[in-house]
Amino acid sequence: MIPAFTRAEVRRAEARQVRAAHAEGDPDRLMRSAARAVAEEVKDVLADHRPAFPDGKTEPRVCALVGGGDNGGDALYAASFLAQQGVSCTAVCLSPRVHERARTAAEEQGVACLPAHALAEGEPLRSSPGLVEALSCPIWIDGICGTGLVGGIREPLASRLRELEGIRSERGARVVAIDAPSASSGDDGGIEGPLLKAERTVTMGAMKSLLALPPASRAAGRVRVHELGLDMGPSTVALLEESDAAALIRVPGPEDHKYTRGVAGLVAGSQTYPGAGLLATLGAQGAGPGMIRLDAPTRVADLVLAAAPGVVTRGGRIQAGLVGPGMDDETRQAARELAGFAASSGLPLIIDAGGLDLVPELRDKGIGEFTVLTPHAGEAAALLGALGRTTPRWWVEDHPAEAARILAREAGARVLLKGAESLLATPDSRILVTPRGSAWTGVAGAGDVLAGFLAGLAAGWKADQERGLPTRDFNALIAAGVMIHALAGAAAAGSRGPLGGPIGALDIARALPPVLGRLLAVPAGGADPVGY
Ligand SMILES: NC(=O)C1=CN([C@@H]2O[C@H](COP(=O)(O)OP(=O)(O)OC[C@H]3O[C@@H](n4cnc5c(N)ncnc54)[C@H](O)[C@@H]3O)[C@@H](O)[C@H]2O)[C@@H](O)CC1
Ligand SMILES: Nc1ncnc2c1ncn2[C@@H]1O[C@H](COP(=O)(O)OP(=O)(O)O)[C@@H](O)[C@H]1O
Repeated sequence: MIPAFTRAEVRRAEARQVRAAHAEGDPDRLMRSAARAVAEEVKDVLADHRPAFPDGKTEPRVCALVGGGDNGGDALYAASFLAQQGVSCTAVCLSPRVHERARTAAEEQGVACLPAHALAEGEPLRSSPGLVEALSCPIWIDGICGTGLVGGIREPLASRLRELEGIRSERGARVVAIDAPSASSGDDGGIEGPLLKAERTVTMGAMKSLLALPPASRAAGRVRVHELGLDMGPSTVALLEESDAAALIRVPGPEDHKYTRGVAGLVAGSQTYPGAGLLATLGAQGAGPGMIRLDAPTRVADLVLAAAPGVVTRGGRIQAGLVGPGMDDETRQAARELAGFAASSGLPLIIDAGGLDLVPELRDKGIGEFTVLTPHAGEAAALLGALGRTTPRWWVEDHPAEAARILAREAGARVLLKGAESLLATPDSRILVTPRGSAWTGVAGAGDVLAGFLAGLAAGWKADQERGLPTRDFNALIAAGVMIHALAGAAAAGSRGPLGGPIGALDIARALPPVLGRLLAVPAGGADPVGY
């Protein structure tokens, strides 16, 4: 797990080191350390840019974009270090006042500091030949603003940022952002106004939540944390890693049998949507429960049994439930009964798709401690409306972390908000982020496979709990399931070609067992997954 913190939390933790550096008479010590890490990252980008750049030139050239705060100071020191090592650097100053000592250090190494702020408002950056030359550098360092930004970006900086983003996307400049991409983004990852998109971000002290949560995380690119040895407390946001997922999968031992490995009970598929029953069942099977019980119309059951003859279509004891995939009016009552039973018995319950309609009544009766709702953005918006918090879909898409938190609080249940990056929010406002999957995964039925897979994992979890075995963190297990599903989608698409290729939901279901098997071989590492 990688814990991610708000900017205020990191700044508080940094304050002691900043004071110490000042007391030692070396106020820029942290800044130079940050700048060295940025220079290293730039050299890493340069290394895979040789021998020629898009502009046909062969010597490495870097442009540092410099704002008026410490973020700009970092950029100037980074430019000075790069220049010292023979990399040709130019600094474009967007503020009339930049960090003086850092500017001197850069100029001493031959870095020209161009006064872009001196252009009249409305006069484009491209009107100056010097700036055109500087911005033609294939690599940019973004030191315009970092964590010191207050409120929305004001003019004239906002217009300059828009211009820079236009030039970047037109010319394909590769941006290394310092601390965070220049943008006005909330700690929840929402972005207001213009931004400069980065390929990489070197962040100081600790992972910031805005670099972990979409959509801001998408503007940050690959993030590297430059450790400052800060003493951070617990975080409310954490990123799941492959090693966490690997550690959460239990391998059956000689004492196990079908009941010890968990029984998943599914109400999935209908006359209207028969395929959902098959996909959810194959998803569940991919998680390795001991047994799957399916309650579905004969047409669906026949389809499922032809592909998975081990599935049992008679009722009986279960350890986790799933309702919603392919639900229609005819299967609603069966879904309602299973959901009510699981919720009142303390069993894990996955509620997907059409089953989300049942949430308001379940909430009133008691939604259950281990219930997971799995909406995509549209379903989340509809459910928020049904719970009295009318919210348009676009807002959920623009503020997924905030939306997931509100929904989890309103419903009193865990919410897995699905998307390119899926977020698991708990009613106490914690969020687990799963890494981005392959966009080829976004096909009809992919969610049915995921819902089944989660039910399969949850059944095994509950079976362990009933036997008094050490408990695995339920939230982390669900997030691990999401990660494995995303990896399966990526593996299925990846088998089509180097850029992936079209897949169907069945391909994802088929890729689950080998992906899970491969993960088991990933060495455990990182922080303890329990209690992030
Ligand atoms: N605090 C620390 O311990 C360290 C901080 N470092 C760097 O310092 C950064 C923070 O520095 P600062 O606090 O100086 O802040 P920043 O440099 O992030 O931003 C402040 C600048 O943005 C301008 N600004 C603020 N709000 C604005 C708005 N709404 N519209 C337009 N302009 C706006 C300010 O006038 C100022 O020029 C970090 O992101 C990091 O890069 C590093 O030097 C390492 C150590
Ligand atoms: N752009 C994307 N990149 C990666 N994964 C995606 C993307 N879009 C959707 N997905 C994933 O595909 C699945 C789609 O689920 P869902 O929308 O419920 O589909 P359905 O209801 O048709 O089964 C989710 O697991 C989601 O995270």
